Amino acid sequence: MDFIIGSTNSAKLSAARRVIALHFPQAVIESAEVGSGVSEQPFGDEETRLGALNRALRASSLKEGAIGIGLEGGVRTLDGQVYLCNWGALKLPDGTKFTAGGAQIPLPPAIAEEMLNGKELGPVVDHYFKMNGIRQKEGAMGMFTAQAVKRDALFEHILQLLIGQFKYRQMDE
Ligand SMILES: O=P(O)(O)OP(=O)(O)OP(=O)(O)OC[C@H]1O[C@@H](n2cnc3c(O)ncnc32)[C@H](O)[C@@H]1O
Ligand SMILES: [Mg+2]
Repeated sequence: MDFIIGSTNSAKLSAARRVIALHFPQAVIESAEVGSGVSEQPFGDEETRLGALNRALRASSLKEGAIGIGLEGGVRTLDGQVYLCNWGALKLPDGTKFTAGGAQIPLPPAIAEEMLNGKELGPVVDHYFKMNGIRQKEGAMGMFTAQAVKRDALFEHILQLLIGQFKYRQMDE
């Protein structure tokens, strides 16, 4: 089994590698920078999910027979608040697609305002905490949960949901 993850972000890659290796110890796992085909800062579940799907499709098309994985982070509004949202997609060589959403928390008002003004979350969070490259490490989720749930753990859960759906389908075959 050959997996290609459509990103070079270390939080995404470490999560994907751990979960795939757990379920498929023989799997070959590669990664590639592929475009998401959506805005740099996706807004809303639909756009964020589409970014994940586009990445999975593009990753799987890089090699004959490869399974593509796409992970995408975004924000969405709900009841007047701006929430972190994350989506994942898995595309099989036969064209089957699986999708899964991650856990969501509201962002503090100061961050929410920046997002509503069209800013990108990565730099906004780095500036807020006076740090660099938070998106590659604990992410906004880690920072705003006192490190209780870091960005890789969030993506690990999404990967479990994707691989779990894939395995459930295999049980049927
Ligand atoms: O290299 P890629 O795979 O593109 O990884 P990324 O960190 O840019 O992540 P996304 O493109 O999936 O996220 C879209 C935008 O949202 C930001 N973002 C999403 N989740 C975040 C988080 O938990 N912490 C910081 N920034 C986040 C990120 O910086 C991007 O500007
Ligand atoms: Mg990005």
